[in-house]
Amino acid sequence: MTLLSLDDLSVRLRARAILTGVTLDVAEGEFVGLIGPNGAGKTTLMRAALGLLPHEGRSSLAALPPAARGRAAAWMPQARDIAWPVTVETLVALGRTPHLGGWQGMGAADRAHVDTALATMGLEPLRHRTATRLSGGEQAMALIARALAQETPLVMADEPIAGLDPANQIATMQVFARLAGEGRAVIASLHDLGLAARHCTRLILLGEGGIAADGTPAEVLTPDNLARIFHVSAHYATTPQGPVFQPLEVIR
Ligand SMILES: Nc1ncnc2c1ncn2[C@@H]1O[C@H](COP(=O)(O)OP(=O)(O)OP(=O)(O)O)[C@@H](O)[C@H]1O
Repeated sequence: MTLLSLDDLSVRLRARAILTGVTLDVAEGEFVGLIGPNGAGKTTLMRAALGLLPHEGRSSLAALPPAARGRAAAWMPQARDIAWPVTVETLVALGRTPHLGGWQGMGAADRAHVDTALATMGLEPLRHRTATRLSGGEQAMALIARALAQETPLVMADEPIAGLDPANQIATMQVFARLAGEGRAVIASLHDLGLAARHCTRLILLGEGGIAADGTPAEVLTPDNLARIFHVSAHYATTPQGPVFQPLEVIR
């Protein structure tokens, strides 16, 4: 089943064309890594798809009423802004908001989803800590847990593993891969192409104002694409432990 469909999506910001004619479908079971150089339009694409930015063309998510959108997709923005000094548990519980009607409080099922999200991200020891007093990486993990607690078919995350230590980066990529394996879908913008190659089922490379490549990691991380869009050379090997990718030199 298709969870996100973009048809000829274009975004202009301050009269500048940022993205032109993006058409893609994301289906359940996919863990999509959205990759591309700084300024390529990864954040812009996700925000437009969510209906958070004016755009031309069609996004199936943006077309939904706000409440339905909140039940269809969870969003972890790049800015790790936690506005209030609430506990981690309360922050994660905010992910249940789209499922609560009016002034209705959380029920046992909602609390169970919060517990699961905290456990999935290894946050039980931090459960009663004040979220604004956590480290940057801990705050990122709490915001991922909030997105997980939303229990949506699609999770969209903007650089979710930036600032996490290696173990937390790998664990978070495994959480996303598992969600996809369970029949949901994840779209995450990523700068770590090595982790993207190892964990994503599909990479969408943005460059030159649109989709420069779309396919499996091996199909997308070709020497030609890396030179043309990222201006780097790289080593890519398939090993018994999975693909290993290492950028090597800048190509000018
Ligand atoms: N509000 C805005 N007004 C004008 N231009 C903007 C605005 N927001 C972003 N841009 C421009 O749009 C382009 C794409 O930005 P975007 O944040 O989508 O890139 P990105 O691929 O997510 O980059 P990064 O990897 O650095 O996070 C950039 O050139 C940026 O300067």
